[in-house]
Amino acid sequence: MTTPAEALQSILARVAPLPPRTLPLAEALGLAAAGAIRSAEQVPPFTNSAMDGYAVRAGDLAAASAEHPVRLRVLGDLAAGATPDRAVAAGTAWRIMTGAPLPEGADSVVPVEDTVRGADWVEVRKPLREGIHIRLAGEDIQAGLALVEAGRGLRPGDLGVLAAVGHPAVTVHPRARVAVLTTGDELVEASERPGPGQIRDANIHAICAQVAACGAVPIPFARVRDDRATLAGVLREAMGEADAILTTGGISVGDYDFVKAILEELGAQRVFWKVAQKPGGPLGFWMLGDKPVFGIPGNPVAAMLMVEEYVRPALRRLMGFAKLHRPVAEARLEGGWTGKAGDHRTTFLRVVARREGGQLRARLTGPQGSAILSSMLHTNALAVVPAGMDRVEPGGMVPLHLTEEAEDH
Ligand SMILES: Nc1nc2c(c(=O)[nH]1)N[C@H]1C(S)=C(S)[C@@H](COP(=O)(O)OP(=O)(O)OC[C@H]3O[C@@H](n4cnc5c(N)ncnc54)[C@H](O)[C@@H]3O)O[C@H]1N2
Ligand code: MOO
Repeated sequence: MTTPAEALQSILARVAPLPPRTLPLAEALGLAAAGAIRSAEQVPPFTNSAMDGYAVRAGDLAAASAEHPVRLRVLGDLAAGATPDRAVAAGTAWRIMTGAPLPEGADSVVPVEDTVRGADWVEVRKPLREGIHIRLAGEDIQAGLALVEAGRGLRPGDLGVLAAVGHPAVTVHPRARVAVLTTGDELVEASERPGPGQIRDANIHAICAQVAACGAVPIPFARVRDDRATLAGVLREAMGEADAILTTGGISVGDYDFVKAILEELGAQRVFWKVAQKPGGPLGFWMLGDKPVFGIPGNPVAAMLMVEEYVRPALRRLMGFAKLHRPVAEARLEGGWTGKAGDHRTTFLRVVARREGGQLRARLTGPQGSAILSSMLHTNALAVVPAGMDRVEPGGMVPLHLTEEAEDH
């Protein structure tokens, strides 16, 4: 049977980034840059004042002291946005505001609080270091500097820098549109009171939210009936609208588990069905042309874990991110864990991880059945127990996938 590593590899080998498009900065937050971006310009664009005060020649003030203040003649006022029409000559200064261009001849700025002022003069009572309180043209960003690498998710700071260097638009991979189908005659909307044998549809909310948390756009097709014609019709519609398709339920070996058969009737090519893991064993993956299709088991915990482990990296690749995976770590599993003897499946355990004295420690959220949805309230990591290991001693080390929303740029 396919191992989790093989499953992930065969998914990622088939998924390619969506064609890039150029979007205004205001629409680019969180999207991956399609190529490296270099600065075409320098920042700051001109040498300017870092303080409200007076633009001066430091040499004029070399002998200034409280007993012998140096008085300079003020040539005029420079607000930010103004440009000086005269140079600072010996014995003169410009009054200058933060951000205003430094006049020719000046090499330093005296902060206003270090001066005594008159209508057209200023007195300084101590010398100052040449070059102080000025920001040199290009001292922050040189033209040609590499700003953003390909595949980086754009953050607010990136957008500010791109604006500053004159990139009003940026070429990015678009958000993936992801059809999310939940299937099952037993399902009702969250707002409804379930009748006999019915349950509320948890997956449509959890999975659409996971898709949205990846930066993709979920297109919900909630509670598709366990009926071949209905399922085929909804899948056709989903295929027309989405870049990727997720179904939950109906993927196992039950009498009403039609998803596999219908997908293949519609032309989807099976890559694998069933993975040697618990939960999520019945996971299936198909390609329909260039669109990935995931058949995810219906148990809500299994469904969320499969989205976390397989769908999320695939959606990140579709959206062009260089970084596909969550951070990994190793932790001591307090209390240990006992599985089924001789089980040759990888086990994903929901755990709560915390840092203590520089070391990561984890404990199980509680019972680990795939129907224990309440575990998802508490988990911030998955412990991945390798196939063939059917117990972890108390305090034994386990690999962790840290699932809490972390920095994923
Ligand atoms: N004979 C076998 N039976 C089962 C096997 C197996 O290998 N042999 N595998 C079990 C495992 S593991 C899982 S997981 C499930 C997966 O089955 P399906 O994907 O076909 O899922 P369903 O049967 O449709 O539903 C399973 C379970 O989850 C509930 N469910 C489904 N959708 C939702 C939803 N949107 N929101 C909340 N809960 C949902 C559903 O009512 C069922 O209780 O198969 C096992 N059986
Ligand atoms: O593996 Mo099922 O996916 O246990 O819930």
